[in-house]
Amino acid sequence: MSGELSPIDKAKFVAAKRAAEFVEDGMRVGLGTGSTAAWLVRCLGEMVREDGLRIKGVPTSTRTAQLARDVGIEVISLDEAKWLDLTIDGADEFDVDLNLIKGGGGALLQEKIVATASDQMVVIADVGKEVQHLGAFPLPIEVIPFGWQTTQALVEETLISMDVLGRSSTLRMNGEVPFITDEGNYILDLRLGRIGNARQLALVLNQMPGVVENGLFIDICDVVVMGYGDGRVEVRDINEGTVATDKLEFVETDNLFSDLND
Ligand SMILES: O=C(CO)[C@H](O)[C@H](O)COP(=O)(O)O
Repeated sequence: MSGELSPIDKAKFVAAKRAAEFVEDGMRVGLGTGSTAAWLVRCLGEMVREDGLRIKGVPTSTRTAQLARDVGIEVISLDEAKWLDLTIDGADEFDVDLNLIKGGGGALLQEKIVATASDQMVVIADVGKEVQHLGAFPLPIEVIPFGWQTTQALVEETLISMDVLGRSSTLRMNGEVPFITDEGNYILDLRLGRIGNARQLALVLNQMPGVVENGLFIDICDVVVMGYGDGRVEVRDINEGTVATDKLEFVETDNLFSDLND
């Protein structure tokens, strides 16, 4: 199976594998959404099955919940957990301050709630997600369906008044119909190119009627584990900078890849 994986998938895998070392027996763990987070869930599932790791997982989407159950992780709701020891999730971009753009998979709302309810957020990413300035990746904004075009116009007009560059947005589609989030909302993808003041933008967006949440994660992430296609990983801590560099073997096991073998 490993021969079919691209360097980017290997990078995602080693980041996830290294981040799984943050998980300790008995923890309540937020489980992110996306292809990198899926590797993490598979790695944790293997640790549960093979090593007897006991954790309770709080998924950030219905698809992560399904995968977690499939690989043997006990799934509970955030309200049952109340507070989490750790959340591990992917990201679309991260900058030098470990601020993020998330929501490429459309799960930003639950992801932000879960990460904010955690003692620590660890982001797992391939090296291509590192940026000097956030904004090349279109910023996802979750909006309620009622009056979404009015909300879109308000977002764009407000950004014009703030002299923000770029600022055109499109409704995310799922084929011929709008993409619907787990909370029943729509997503606007806002093309900005480069975000000057991400903190201010995040606050302004969330004040608009109709906007539920935006994909800027400011001061939420504590650690980024960045993977390379050759198996190298770098662990960056928000306070201490790079704290570890390792090289992981890409280990192929039937268990780990069982859900990819179809
Ligand atoms: O924010 C997310 C989902 O809402 C994902 O973490 C983000 O899109 C990265 O996904 P991937 O690991 O597949 O590149």
